Order: sequence, then C-alpha cells, then structure tokens
Amino acid sequence: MLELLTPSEMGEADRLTIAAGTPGAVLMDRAGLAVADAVATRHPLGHRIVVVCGPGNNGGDGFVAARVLAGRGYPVRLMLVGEADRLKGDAADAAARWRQRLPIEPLDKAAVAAADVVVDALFGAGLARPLDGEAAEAVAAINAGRGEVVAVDLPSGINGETGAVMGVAVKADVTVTFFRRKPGHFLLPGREYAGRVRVADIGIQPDVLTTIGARCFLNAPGLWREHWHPPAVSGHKYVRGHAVVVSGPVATTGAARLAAGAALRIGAGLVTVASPPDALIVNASHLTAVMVRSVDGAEGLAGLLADHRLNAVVIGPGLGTGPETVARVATVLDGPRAVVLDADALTSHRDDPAGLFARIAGRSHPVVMTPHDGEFARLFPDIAAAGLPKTDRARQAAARSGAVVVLKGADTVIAAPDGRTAINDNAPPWLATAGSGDVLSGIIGGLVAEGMPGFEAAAMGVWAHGAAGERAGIGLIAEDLAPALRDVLRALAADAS
Ligand SMILES: NC(=O)C1=CN([C@@H]2O[C@H](COP(=O)(O)OP(=O)(O)OC[C@H]3O[C@@H](n4cnc5c(N)ncnc54)[C@H](OP(=O)(O)O)[C@@H]3O)[C@@H](O)[C@H]2O)[C@@H](O)CC1
Ligand SMILES: [K+]
Repeated sequence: MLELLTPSEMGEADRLTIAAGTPGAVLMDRAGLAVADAVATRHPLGHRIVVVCGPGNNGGDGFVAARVLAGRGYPVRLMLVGEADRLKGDAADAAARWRQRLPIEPLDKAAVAAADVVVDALFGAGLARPLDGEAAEAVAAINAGRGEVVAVDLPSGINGETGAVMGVAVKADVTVTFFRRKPGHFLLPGREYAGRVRVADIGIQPDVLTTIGARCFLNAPGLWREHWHPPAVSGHKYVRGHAVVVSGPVATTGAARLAAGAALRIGAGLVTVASPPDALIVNASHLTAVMVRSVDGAEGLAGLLADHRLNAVVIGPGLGTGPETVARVATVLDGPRAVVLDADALTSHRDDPAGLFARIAGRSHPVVMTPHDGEFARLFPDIAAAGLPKTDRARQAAARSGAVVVLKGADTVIAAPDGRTAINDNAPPWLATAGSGDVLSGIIGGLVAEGMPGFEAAAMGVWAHGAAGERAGIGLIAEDLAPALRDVLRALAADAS
C-alpha cells in the first residue's frame, strides 16, 4: 500500500478497472460510500452535514455520499458550485438520484459555517487550473467554518501530483482517498492541508499497478526493511562494514564526528574518522568507540582507502569547499566502496557538476548525495529552475548524476537513477537544527557500509533520522539523534523478527 499515484496514474487505474468490467458508476458508488462511512464513524446522527460538490466526478462522489448519509437519517444539505444541467456521465446520474429526494442548492455560506461536518467534494484529480470566483469563495467558506472538514480524494485546490496550492485550498481534517494515496497528500504544502489521510478500497485490483508502472512510494519500513539485517549471533563487527568519515580542518571537525557517531550507532561494524594531521588531537580527544587516523590530503586518503575493507566513505560535512575537496572526492569515488556525498563535497562541484557525474557513472558501488535545496541548485541549476514537482526534480537529478539523490526538506524526497522515488513524511519540525544533516549523512553511510543498496539505505536513513527526531522530541540538538536511534532500531528489529 506504499505506492503513491499521480492523478493521471490514478485515472489510468480507473480506466483499466472499468475496461476490465467494473462500471465507473460502481466505482463512484463505492467511493461515495467510503466517504459517507468516514463521516458516520466520526459523527452521531443529528450532526448537520453540508456536502459541497463541484462540476466533475469528485462532485459525483459527493452526491453519492450525501445520498447515503441522508438515507441513514442525517440532516444533509447539498450545495453545487456550478450548474446542475452541465453535470455529465456518472456524476449527472448520481445528481439525478439525489434530486429524487432532496434539492441541489447554491452555495449558502451561513449553512457551511454552521455545519458540524462539511464534505469537500469540489475538485479532486481533475483540478486543472487555479481556483477563482465561486469555487474560491466556497473554499473560503469551508475554511471559515467551525465543523470538521472531510475532503473527498484531495483537499480541493491541492494539486494531487505536486502538493501545490492552486490559488486557494481547503484545509481538511480528514481526507478519504481511493485505492492508493497520492504524492500531493505528502509533498508540502499539500500535507498540511490533507489532515489524516484514509485510503478506501473501491475494488481496483493491485495488478493495475504493474501496468501503470507505479514508481513513487511513501517512505516507510515496508519499502526497505527486507534489505536491513539486524546484527546476527553468528556475525562479527567486520561483516557489518567499516565506514570512513572525512574530517574537515581543526575549526570544523564537529560535523564529521556527528556523522561518524551516527554511522556507528546505526550499525556499521567499525567507523574511522580520517583527520587532517593538525586536527588529530581535536578529533582524538572527542572520540572513543570511533577510531581516528591522521590522513594528509587526497594522497593520504588514497593510502588509507587502499585497504578495501574500508567499504564506505562519507565526505562533505565540515570539509570546506575548493579544489582540495574536489581532489578528495575524486579519490573516494575511485575505488570499490559506497560513497555518501554531502554539503561541501557537493558545493565544491558547482563549477563542474558534469565532472562529478562522470566520476559516478558506471560505478558498481552505490553513491548517495544528500543536498538541501541550495546545494541541489548548485549541481542541477536547470532542473531546480524548471518548476517541476519535487519528486521529478529528485528523479531527474538521480538519472543525470547516477547517484541516489536525497533532496532534503520537511518533505524529503529520495530518488534512484532507475526512477524509483520515495517521499518522507515523518520528520518533526525540530529536526531542522544545526548538525542534523551531518547525522543523516552518517546514518546513510553506516547503512551502505552494512551492505544495504543505495536507494534502500538512503530511504531507511531518512526515515530513521525522522523517527529518532520524533523520539528525542522538541528541544532536540544534533547530539541527541544518535542516542535516540537505539529505540528506533530496537522497534525495527522487533518488527523484523
Ligand atoms: N474516474 C473514475 O472512475 C473515478 C473517479 N473518482 C472521483 O473522480 C474524481 C476525478 O473526477 P474528474 O476527473 O471529473 O475531476 P474533478 O476533480 O471532479 O474535477 C473536474 C471538473 O472540475 C473542473 N475544474 C477543474 N479545475 C477547475 C478550476 N480551477 N475551477 C473550476 N473548475 C475546474 C473541470 O472543468 P473543465 O476543466 O472541464 O472546465 C471538471 O468539470 C476523483 O478525484 C475522485 O473523487 C471516484 O469516483 C472513483 C472513480
Ligand atoms: K475534494
């Protein structure tokens, strides 16, 4: 159930289902019934319900829900934004059935304001342009009301593919969607408008997903758990990999230590900080279980990495930008090891991103890069400026660079070069704190050291980082994250057993 379908993919799911013999009217009946059930489980008989319908099939679902709820004895009023005689197909039929018993009314703002529940059935997958006029007024009235708002499929005004607000949008408490959730339920700002998202089964068979080629997922343990193995009795630390984190100069060593601590905590067998000679004393005096080695420049790093048991490198946090960093990144990418590129390792390639991508091309070991929006725009200026959905930005960058791209933010997107994409939704607001990104790159570095594939390691890393932030709670500083990972791992291990 982790697949997320864009509105056009969902339209294809509908079409395939209808072609296989289930009439659209049956799908609409089931969708409307699911909405009615969502209202009825939350509200006792007697609560006043207003259903606000739009001109398409989303409105059609609203007509069905209104009829079911009225049939159960709720006081229901139905308001149509648009003209009843312009309704078409299944929606027109659903409207006709409603009209046999009760009227279709124009928008009555006072009634919307006074309702205990408002069902928002204005627009769903067919939203085609920004809302204005009466539709925008209806949204304003719904948002101004006191009652609970239950959105049908999507909060009206939210783009189901991108999560963007098209002019204005309904703020829902609950959204009832069908078959699978949509990217717009999780990409910001859509996530903040959707409230709790419920998925209703309307009889679409999961095998349509193969035909559609669904490649976007919600980031959750089901996506990667089978690739993660808790330590085994028969194992020893060497089978869990040896991660190296490259430290910056004496004044900026903390980032590497945060990453190293996280790599060890997530389960890498051994972790070494590769320290410039003049920072050795600083690093050594702060580290215990993490080892430290004095490494001078790119050449020194090459010497350390000649030992191929050191199978993963995290490079970038606190490193400083410039040709020296470019040289070290080249060294790290030239050999049989997994690599996590973050922060200054990314920014240092702003003048020659193609050179970086050429080094990544054809590698058999994973490369994961973890840019925030600013770093992303330095490496992929055209993709950043193209006005694409966040999922497409990350996907195109992954395809171009050959790396797994973790495009960070409150709705981090993880994309693989083969087109798989995951949207993360578990990061609490207080996770955006100094050093948090360094911890993330260390977690991912630890997971690739353990042998996880790049996409799964990146997705699990982002999820575990969010879960640790949630457990640590408000007031979190980056140092709290690695300790909080213990609870996260314990729960995952219990789940996996
Ligand atoms: N297909 C199925 O079998 C099933 C579909 N299901 C349901 O159908 C929904 C999708 O239905 P849909 O495709 O009819 O689109 P919908 O969201 O109702 O909007 C289209 C209408 O709105 C109009 N319009 C658009 N933007 C506008 C704007 N800014 N301002 C004003 N008008 C605007 C647009 O007009 P037009 O662009 O043609 O001028 C058109 O009239 C889906 O979300 C789910 O709820 C379920 O029943 C399960 C089975
Ligand atoms: K809606």
